[in-house]
Formats: sequence, structure tokens, C-alpha cells
Amino acid sequence: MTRIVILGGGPAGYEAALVAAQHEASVVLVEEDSVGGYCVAYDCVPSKTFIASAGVRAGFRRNADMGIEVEEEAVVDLPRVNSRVKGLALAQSGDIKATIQRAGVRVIDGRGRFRAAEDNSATHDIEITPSNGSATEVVTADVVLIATGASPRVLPDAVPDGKRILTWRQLYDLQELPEHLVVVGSGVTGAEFVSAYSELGVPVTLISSRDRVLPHEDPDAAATLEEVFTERGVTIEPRSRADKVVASAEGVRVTLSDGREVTGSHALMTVGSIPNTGDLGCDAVGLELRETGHITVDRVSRTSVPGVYAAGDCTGLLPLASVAAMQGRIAMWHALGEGVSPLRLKTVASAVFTRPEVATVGIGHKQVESGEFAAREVLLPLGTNPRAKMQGLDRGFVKIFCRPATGVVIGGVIVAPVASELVLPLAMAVQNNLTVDDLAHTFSIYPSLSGSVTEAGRRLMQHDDLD
Ligand SMILES: Cc1cc2nc3c(=O)[nH]c(=O)nc-3n(C[C@H](O)[C@H](O)[C@H](O)COP(=O)(O)OP(=O)(O)OC[C@H]3O[C@@H](n4cnc5c(N)ncnc54)[C@H](O)[C@@H]3O)c2cc1C
Ligand SMILES: NC(=O)c1ccc[n+]([C@@H]2O[C@H](COP(=O)([O-])OP(=O)(O)OC[C@H]3O[C@@H](n4cnc5c(N)ncnc54)[C@H](O)[C@@H]3O)[C@@H](O)[C@H]2O)c1
Repeated sequence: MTRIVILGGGPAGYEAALVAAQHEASVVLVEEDSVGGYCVAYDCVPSKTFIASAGVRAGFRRNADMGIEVEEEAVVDLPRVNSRVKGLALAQSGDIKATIQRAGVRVIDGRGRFRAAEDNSATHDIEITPSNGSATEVVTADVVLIATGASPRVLPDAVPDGKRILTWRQLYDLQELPEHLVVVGSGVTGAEFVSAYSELGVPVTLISSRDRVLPHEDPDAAATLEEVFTERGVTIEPRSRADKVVASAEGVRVTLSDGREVTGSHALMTVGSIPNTGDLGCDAVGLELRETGHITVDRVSRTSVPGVYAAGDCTGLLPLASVAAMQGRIAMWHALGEGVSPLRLKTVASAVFTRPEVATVGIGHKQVESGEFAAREVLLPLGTNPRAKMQGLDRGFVKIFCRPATGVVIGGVIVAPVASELVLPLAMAVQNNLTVDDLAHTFSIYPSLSGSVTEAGRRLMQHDDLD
């Protein structure tokens, strides 16, 4: 029986554990905080739960346009919002732990690291320091999966104090909404919190080191979001790098690299993450880390050391829960001798949970513009969609990229309130080499937002048969 030790119980670790247990390996999962990982405890799950509450308040604000007056302002009870966020995360962690234990995985609450190996040893020894203070345990493994995730990057002159200067993981301890939130960093995390807090009625200033919010996303999508943010009263400071953040009893003072200062009641630092690989004893097994601290892996999650795999945010490949989970499963299939398809990042779908949401899949604007991929494209504004009109939605679009000759769908972008749900037909098209004709001939519901996906397909159909 193959002995497997998994370090870290996030999506990469727990999905790997389920696969390995299903294949009758002996599996030990070591998790020092909570099963489900940072994903469930502090990052993905809490942020999306918080955003769901913000969305309820936003719904109230839109009622007047729909002819429904709500007499009183919707009141945000932040402690209740936060307690729902934490309760849901705790319950989900419990569910996952129970599921993997039922599958036969041994879960150890503790911190794991490599122990120096004897030369030419085919196995690896993992030293585990239990969280409850009991004696260190050493477990020998034929295969080790490193799935230790990443943690918020801290700027040396802007160290979070958990009160005024906050990482996204500390937001759920606030008792009251900030009077004025300064968000530093305009990546996906920053954009999602700018959206949620502005929906909750909090004045927000966004310090963006780039020309625009969401520098890695589709430019039309980013422009739509900037318009929405500005309309909601968000102040955006483009091309502004925060050098320093100082907290006082009154609030925070953010010093930008050009000397300007921005003040607020709280600062939320969303300036990226660093991998949790520094204290794993990687050198004990000869595993070299990249300069960023990430672990290099191939498309079946192998590291440079035989018997050691890595998956998820610690590899820095594409920091998404869905990708982490797939990397973890692939690692176990490969290690246990199953037939396995290497990871295909070009088919990954992702969403930014702002309001409206931005969902993307496959090849995007940057790769088409640079000439890396030849494509025809269409952008269909949501304002033309009957269901959108009924729901009072005037923002958003469906964009599709297809191969010029064959019409095979290679990418898409949707900006809409439920873009994260609407993107699935495009993801299926990209994954399965479907064409715009396939989309065009698919029945969509009338009226529905997804009607814009099939309509965009029709707009890209070629009317000659010479291709
Ligand atoms: C604010 C925010 C929102 C996000 N929203 C989304 C989203 O909507 N959708 C999406 O797909 N992705 C989202 N992500 C990304 C997603 O959270 C990560 O990609 C995902 O958590 C990566 O999973 P992982 O398994 O690599 O590790 P993690 O979830 O980071 O878990 C790693 C675990 O390893 C444990 N660990 C670390 N070192 C050790 C050790 N030595 N021994 C034992 N245990 C250890 C940690 O305690 C932790 O529990 C979001 C990220 C952030 C920051
Ligand atoms: N909905 C989702 O799926 C979701 C949500 C959040 C995060 N994520 C994942 O996490 C990854 C990381 O996202 P992120 O937003 O946390 O980090 P990021 O690294 O993508 O963005 C951080 C931003 O902060 C800026 N920055 C850095 N230092 C700065 C400074 N001193 N002043 C001002 N700006 C500064 C950077 O230029 C960058 O644009 C994403 O790529 C995504 O894969 C996913």
C-alpha cells in the first residue's frame, strides 16, 4: 500500500486526499490550522459569503428603479454579518474534515516539515509537531504532496495591526463598518472588497499601482468596473504605489511613493500573497525554491525531487481553488499510476465576484492582441438582452473569441450580475472544442441572460462556406 503524506488541508490537499483514499493508499493529511485550508477559513469562502450579504443590501438600493419603494434605509448589522461568515466557514471546514475521515484519511492537527533524508533513500520522513503540544511524530512516506498555500504579503512599512491596518483575513473581526476604507492594491482581492464595501455604503478609496483596476483582466471588463465604482462614489488613485501606512487613534495615513498622502479610518492591504514554503525543510530533500518562494512543478504536479509533488498556491501556477484542487487530484492519480491528463491552464474559468461579476475562460484579449492567438471576436452588450431590460440591468456584456476559420470557441468574457454562473456554456465550449455554430444552434430560454451567449455565437457565424 502506497504511503502518502499531504502537508496542508486546503483544496489542493483535501481533494488529493480523497483521490488517494479512493485508490486505497494509506493517507495522512497534516493541517496546522483548519481542514479546508485558508481557502475555507479566511480567503475564498468568507469573502464570497460577505459579498452575498453586501449583495442583499445592494438589492434594496435598486428597488426604487423597479418601482418598489423601501421606506427605511437597510441597516447593516456587521457583527451578525461576520458571525454568519465565520459560522459558515467553520461548518464547511467540519464537513470537509468529516468527509475525508470517512474516506479513511488520517488527519493530524499539526505542522509538518521534511526531516533530513539519508542519501539515496526512496522514502521521505515528515516530522509533525502536533498543535496540542504533544510529542513530535515522524511519519515515513513513499509520496509527499506539499499543499501549504500562501499568506498575505506584508509591506515593511505597512504592517497590519488587525485594528486599523488590516489584511483581508482580519476584516471579519471588525465590530463596525469603517467610516472610510482605503484599499491598497487593485488586483482581484482588492476589487472584490472595494465592490462589497461600497455596496455596503462605506466610502472607499482605492490605491491602484497600475493604470486601471484588475490589470490582468479583460480591458472592457475592467473599464466597466471602474465606471461602476466611480458611480458608487469610490475614489480611484491610479498609478499610485503605497509606500507606508501609519495608524493612529483617529485613523490611517497612507503615504504614496510620489509623496501624496491619503487618509481614511482603516486600510485594507491587498498587495498579493507569498507562498508558505519557507519553513518546510525543503533543503533537507534537495528541493530548491524559486526566488519568489514558489515550488516549480510540471503539468502532473511533480517537483524536481522524486516522490515529492506540490499543488495549489505554493506553486504559484494560477492561484485559484479550482486549479489547486485539480493539481492535487492530478498529483495523486500520477503518483498512484492512474492514467492522467496533464493540467491545461488555457481552459480554466475564473470569476471576479464584484457587482457586476466578471467571468473569463480560455484565451483573452491580451493573447489575441499580441498575436499569440489569431481570433475573431464579438462583444454583445447586455443592454440588448430582453431579460436584462426587465431586470433593469444596463451594464455588462458577453464577449467571445473564436478561431478565424473554424469558429472553434477559444475564449470568452462575461460581465453580468451572475457571470460566474453564465460562463459555464463558454467553459464547456472551450474545453470541448465546440464552435460558435454549436452555440448558435443551442436553444436558450426566452427571456434569459444566457440568451446573450447563444446570440453572441450567432453574431460570429460565418455566412460563407469557403473557410
Ligand atoms: C480573498 C481571496 C478570495 C479568493 N476567492 C477565490 C474564489 O472565489 N475562487 C477561487 O477559485 N479562488 C479564490 N481564491 C484563491 C483560493 O483561495 C486559493 O487559490 C486556494 O485557497 C489555494 O488552495 P491551497 O490548497 O493551495 O491552499 P490553502 O487554501 O491556502 O491552504 C493551505 C493550508 O496549508 C496549511 N499549512 C501550511 N503550512 C503547513 C505545514 N507546514 N503543515 C501543515 N499544514 C500547513 C495551512 O494551515 C492552510 O490551511 C481567493 C483568494 C483570496 C486571497
Ligand atoms: N474570485 C477569485 O477567484 C479570487 C479572488 C481573490 C483572489 N484570487 C486569486 O488570488 C490571486 C491574487 O490576487 P490578489 O488580488 O490578492 O493579488 P495580486 O498580486 O493579483 O494583486 C495585488 C495588486 O497589488 C498591487 N500592489 C502591490 N504593491 C502595492 C503597493 N505598495 N501599492 C499599491 N498597489 C500595490 C500590485 O500591483 C497588484 O496589482 C488572483 O490572481 C486570483 O487568482 C481569486
